[in-house]
Amino acid sequence: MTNAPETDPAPDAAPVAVGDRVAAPSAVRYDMIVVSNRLPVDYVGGTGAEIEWKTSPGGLVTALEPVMRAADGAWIGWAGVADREFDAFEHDGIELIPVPLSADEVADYYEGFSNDTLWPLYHDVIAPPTFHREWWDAYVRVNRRFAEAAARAAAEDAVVWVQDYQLQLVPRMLREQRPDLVIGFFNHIPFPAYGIYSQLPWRRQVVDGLLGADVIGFQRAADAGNFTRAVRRLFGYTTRGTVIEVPDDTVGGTGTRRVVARHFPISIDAAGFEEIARRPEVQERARQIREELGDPKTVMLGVDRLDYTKGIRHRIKAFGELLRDGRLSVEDATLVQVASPSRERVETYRQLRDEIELMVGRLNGDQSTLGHQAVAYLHHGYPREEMVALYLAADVMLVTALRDGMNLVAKEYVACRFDNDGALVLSEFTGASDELRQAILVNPHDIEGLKDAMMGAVEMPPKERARRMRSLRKRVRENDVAHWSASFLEALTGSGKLAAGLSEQLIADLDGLARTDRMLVALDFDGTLAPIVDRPEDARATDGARRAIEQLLTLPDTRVAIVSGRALDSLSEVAAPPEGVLLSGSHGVELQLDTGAVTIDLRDAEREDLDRLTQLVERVAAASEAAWIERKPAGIALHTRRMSPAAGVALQQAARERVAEELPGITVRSGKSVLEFSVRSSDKGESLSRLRQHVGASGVLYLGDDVTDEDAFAVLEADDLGVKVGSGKSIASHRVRSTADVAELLEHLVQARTAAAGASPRWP
Ligand SMILES: O=P(O)(O)OC[C@H]1O[C@H](O[C@H]2O[C@H](CO)[C@@H](O)[C@H](O)[C@H]2O)[C@H](O)[C@@H](O)[C@@H]1O
Ligand SMILES: O=c1ccn([C@@H]2O[C@H](COP(=O)(O)OP(=O)(O)O)[C@@H](O)[C@H]2O)c(=O)[nH]1
Repeated sequence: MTNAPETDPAPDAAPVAVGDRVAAPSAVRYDMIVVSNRLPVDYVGGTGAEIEWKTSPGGLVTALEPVMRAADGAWIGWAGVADREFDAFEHDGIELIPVPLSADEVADYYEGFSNDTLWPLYHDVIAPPTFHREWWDAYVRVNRRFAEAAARAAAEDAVVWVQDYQLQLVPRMLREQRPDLVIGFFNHIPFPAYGIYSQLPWRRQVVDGLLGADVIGFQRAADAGNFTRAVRRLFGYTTRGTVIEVPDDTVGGTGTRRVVARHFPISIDAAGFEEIARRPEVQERARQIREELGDPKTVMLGVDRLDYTKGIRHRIKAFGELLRDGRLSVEDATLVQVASPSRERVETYRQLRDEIELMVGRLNGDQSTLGHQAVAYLHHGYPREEMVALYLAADVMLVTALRDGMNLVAKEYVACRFDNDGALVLSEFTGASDELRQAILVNPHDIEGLKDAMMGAVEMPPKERARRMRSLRKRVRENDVAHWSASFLEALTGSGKLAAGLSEQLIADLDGLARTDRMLVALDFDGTLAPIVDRPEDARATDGARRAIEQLLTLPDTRVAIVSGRALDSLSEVAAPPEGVLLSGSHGVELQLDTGAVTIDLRDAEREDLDRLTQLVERVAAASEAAWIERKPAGIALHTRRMSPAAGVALQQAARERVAEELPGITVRSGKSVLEFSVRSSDKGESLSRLRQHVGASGVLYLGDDVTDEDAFAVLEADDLGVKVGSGKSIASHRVRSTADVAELLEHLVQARTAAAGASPRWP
C-alpha cells in the first residue's frame, strides 16, 4: 500500500472560532472535497517510507471509494490512529488529507459522543445512549477542526460533501467560514423520530449544524421526514415537501436560504462486485470454502461489523432453535458468521462480543459433531475478494439488523450472484429493504417469524429463487453507487449529466401521484412544454406535450395549468391552450381562472413606476442591437439570449444598477438570459399556491426549467412532485433532460391517471 510521509506530531490545529471567515487561500486546489470521520485507509504501523495501511471498516468507505476514485478531488478524514500526524498523500488514485486526533479526542469524540451517544440514539435506542458534557465539548472541537481543514483545502466556490453523524456540525461551521462553498451532507445512519431525537441535550445545536448545508441527504424517505419534523419542532421553520426555509440574513430578498432534505439511498459498485465474482480464482475459492465446511447442503451466511444494531444474536438464536427443533441438522446446514471487529473500546461493544461468543460456544458445544460445526464464527475483517467468495458460497444470506441505515452487505450479495441463485433474508429495519422488495423480508424481533423465513429460504424452489434474484439484481444494477453520487451531486450543484427518458424512480413517483383524488398538473411553458427558440413569438409546445395535455383534460378530477413568466397575452398566443387550461402570466401577476381573466389593476404610483422603469430599461437595451425588451402588464423584461454570454451579463448588470439607483423598490428576477423587473411582486410560487387552492388539488405535479420555477418547486408539499427540466441547480426532487422527455412524462401520466381512474385512455 502507498506510503505517506510522516511529520512530527504537531499541536492541535488552531481552533477556528465559529463566525471567522477564511478566504479561499491561493494555494488551494480542490473543487470537490469529501469530508468523513474516516479516510478509506487506516494506519496499521511503521514509520517514514515504511508506513503500512489497510482498508478501513464499514460501508461508508465501500461506497465512497469508487466515487472519489472517479472524481478529481480530495478526501479529508482521520487515519484511524491517535496522536499521529501525516502529511496529505495519494492512495490508489485518491488525494487524502489526514486530520489528527489525540487519544483523548478518540475517546471522547469518536468512541464517546459519536459511538456511545449518537449511534445508539439514532438507532432507536437499541442500546442506551450515554450523555456526557465533556464528550459534547470534544465533538464540537473536532468538528471545528474538520471544518477548518475543509475550509483550507477548498478552492473558491468548491463543492464540499460532508459525511455522517460524526460531523453534523461541520456544515454550519464551514458555511460561516466560507460562504462561497456549496455544501452537502449525507447521513449514513437512520435519523430517529422526534420522540427519541429530543432526548439529545444538544438537539438544537445538531440540527442547526446540519442546516448549514444546501442539501441534506438521508438513506430513507422516513429519515428525511423525521429530520424535517425535528426542524419544525425545534425551530418552527417553514418546511414544504423536501424544502426547508432557513432564515439567513446574508441572503437578499426573502432573507431565507432554501435547504433541501431528502433521501438518496446509497449503493455499491455493482459491476465491480460482479466482475470479482466472475473471476475463476474467486469461484474456486467459493468451492473451497464449502469443502472446508464439510460440504453441507445449505450454507447460511451473516457478515457484519460486530455491532448490536446488526441483530447477530437474534440470528444465532433462531438458527440454534432450528437445530434444536430438528428443522435443520448440522449435517445439512452450517451458519458462517463473519463478525468483523468494531469500536472495541466501547463498553457496549465489548459486552456484545462476550455475549455472542458465549452463544456461539454454547451452540457449537450442544450441536456440533466432529465432522460438522454448527456455526463457523470468524472474528476478522476480510478483504473484498474473500467476501465475494463467501457470498458465492452461501445459499442463504442473513441480514437481520434491528436497525441499519442501509446495509451494503445485502446489495453486495445480490450483485455477486450472477448465477441468479441464492436467497436473501432481509430485515425490514434496514434501509436496503425499501428497495430490495423481492428479498424474504423479516422482522428480526419475531424469532418464530425469522425461523420460518430462514426455512423458507432453505426450501425455496430454484425457479422462485431465480425469479427473485433476477429482480433484486436488476434493482441493484440500476441504482448503483455512481447513480447515488450523481443524483446527490446533481441536487447539490445541478451539474449532473442527464440521461434521456424517465428514471425508474420518477415513473414510480408519477404512478403514486396519479392515484391522488384531485390532481393539478402545472407546467411552465418556455423550455418545458416548448423548446427554447431565438424569437419568443416562435415558441410552440411539442406535439407530444399538446396531445398529452388534451388527454389530461378529458380525465376526471384532473386540471392543467400553464404557469409562465410571459405576459398573459403573449402566453395565450404561443401556447394556444385548449379550453379548460388555467393560465398564469407575468410570474403570477396575471391569472386566468375558470371565471375569466383576472387582470391586474395597477395603482397610480405603480403605473408611474412602470413608465419610468420602461424608459430606463429601454435606454440600457438600446446599447446593443442583439438585446430586446418585452413589455408586461406590471413590468419589463430585458432579453439577452442573442448576445454573447459575457456581453449579456454586462448589459443585465448595467440595467440592474440603473434601476436600483432610480427605482429602488422594484422587484428584480433573473432567468436564463433574461432579467425581469416588476412593479408588483409576485412569483410562480404564489401563483401555484393560488392555482392549488382554486382547483382544490390533493396532489400537484409541477414541471419547470428556469430559475424562476424554483419558487414553484419551493411551495410543493409532501405528496406533490417537482420535476426540473434540464441541468442547473434545483430543489426539485426529479429531473428530465429535455422538452421531449416532458412529453414522454405527460404521456406516461395520462396512462397512469387513466389506469388509476379505472378507465382506458382516449387518444384522439
Ligand atoms: O468507522 P467505524 O466506526 O469503524 O464504523 C464503520 C462505518 O459504519 C457505519 O456505516 C454506515 O454506512 C453504510 C453506508 O452508507 C450503511 O450501509 C450502514 O447502514 C451505516 O451503518 C457508519 O455510518 C460509518 O460512518 C462508519 O464509517
Ligand atoms: O470482513 C469484512 C466485513 C465487512 N466488509 C465490508 O464492510 C461493508 C459493510 O457495510 P454495511 O453497509 O453492510 O455496514 P456498516 O459496517 O457500514 O454498518 C461492506 O462493504 C462489506 O463488504 C469487509 O470488507 N470485510
